[in-house]
Amino acid sequence: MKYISTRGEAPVLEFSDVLLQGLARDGGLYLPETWPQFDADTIASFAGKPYADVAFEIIRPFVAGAIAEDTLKEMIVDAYAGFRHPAVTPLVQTGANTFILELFHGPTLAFKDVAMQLLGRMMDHVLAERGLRATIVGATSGDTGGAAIEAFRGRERTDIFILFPDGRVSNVQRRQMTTPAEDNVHALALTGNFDDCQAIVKGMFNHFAFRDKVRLSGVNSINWARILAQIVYYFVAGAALGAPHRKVSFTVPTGNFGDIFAGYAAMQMGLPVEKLIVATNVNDILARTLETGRYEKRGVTPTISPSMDIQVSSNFERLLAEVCGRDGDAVRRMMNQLGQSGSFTIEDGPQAAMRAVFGAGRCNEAETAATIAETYAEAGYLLDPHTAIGVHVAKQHEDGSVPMVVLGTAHPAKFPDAVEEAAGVRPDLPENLKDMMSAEERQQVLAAEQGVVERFIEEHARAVTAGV
Ligand SMILES: Cc1ncc(COP(=O)(O)O)c(C=O)c1O
Ligand SMILES: N[C@@H](CCOP(=O)(O)O)C(=O)O
Repeated sequence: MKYISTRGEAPVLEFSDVLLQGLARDGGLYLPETWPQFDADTIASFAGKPYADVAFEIIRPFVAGAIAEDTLKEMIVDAYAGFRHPAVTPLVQTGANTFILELFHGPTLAFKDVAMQLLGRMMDHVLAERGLRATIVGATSGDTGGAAIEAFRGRERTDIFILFPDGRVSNVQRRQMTTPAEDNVHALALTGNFDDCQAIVKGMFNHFAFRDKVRLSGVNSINWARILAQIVYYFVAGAALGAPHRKVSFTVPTGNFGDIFAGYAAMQMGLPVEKLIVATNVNDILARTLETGRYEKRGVTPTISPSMDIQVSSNFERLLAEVCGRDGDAVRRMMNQLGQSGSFTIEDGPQAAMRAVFGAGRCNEAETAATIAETYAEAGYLLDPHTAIGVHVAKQHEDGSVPMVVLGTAHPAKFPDAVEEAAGVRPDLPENLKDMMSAEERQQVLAAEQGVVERFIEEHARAVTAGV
């Protein structure tokens, strides 16, 4: 499988290079040249299979030639062995034809673990084969950081630097980043918002002298391998609910558009999906774009669903490339306009192509809290604020005839204050995570400036200080 950049000007790469590169060198994001196809019999055969078996089938064509099949299988089995539920991503029925796909049974209680546990193993493998070290960077609004640190802590070949907005993540999220004691872990609290952190990460990838000096790799969903691992659970849920003989809809709490883009990829690979619904909080740039065709940045408002407090949604570029027929010039024009004026307009054809697949809705703070309270009162099910946004928006789009799956993206115990305030019940952390709440914290507070972050990384990355 070969990979091409959304902006069409970066070298075409194989999987291992895409895995290590993160952002393409033309500023774009990598996409597979073609979508592997899964026929109806294959999709039907996924029902009831162990998660790791389905994951192997789905992931294999994307990494063909880069990682030996038996090694890949071992990595996948190992990645999911530590999840707290034997189904890895179980489906829970909460209404007549409504389901929650629980994606939070991994080590840090967020859907990010599903991809990150595999990504860490894949990167280690490729780096060991090449005899290299890498410097991993990531921007987080709360969950990516903890999941990435968990996946990379103590790994000999990588140092990990996670940028998060100081004071804008929950206590549990912050402690997941600041309490690991391994010296390859660096939690950087920046005096800005998530978009500032993400812009600095992209800026560092576009600063080639720095990028090459520290051997920069990325763990945000700009990295194709993140999306790849997330495609699996769409097939698992779809097959469990009757695909390919029955269509399924998915509502996805959305910020950086990575999780829902994985659903789009599943659809391109043959999964019969009726609709993919984007659910946003009041930071609703994606809902507005799908409604109006105009992508327009506004200020970020802090909410009780902090992981979705995002305006610049990096994977939306992958969708733009798809609906523009992989026209790199068109994508580059829109991204340049965004950089220059903070907005761009999508042409009618691509807009219509988006609306054929995606619906959208938003959920404000009061609605989020009310959904948590109602769902607990009616079904005895405690939602985290992000999943609650999905449940609220799903209700606007359900038609009863097609199963609606809401992606359960985080465990309520990651946001105990917001959940207790809404439902009157304080969700408890699993036993093995409780120590973290009294452990010593280690973080570096830095100005949200690319130069400041680069200097810190250069001083601490072993790819520089100990050679590559
Ligand atoms: C709990 C939670 N829900 C939803 C999202 C949004 O996912 P995505 O950025 O892939 O759209 C995030 C952050 O990414 C998250 O941490
Ligand atoms: N919501 C995310 C933001 C980063 O998203 P990613 O999927 O691109 O890593 C978070 O919790 O950090």
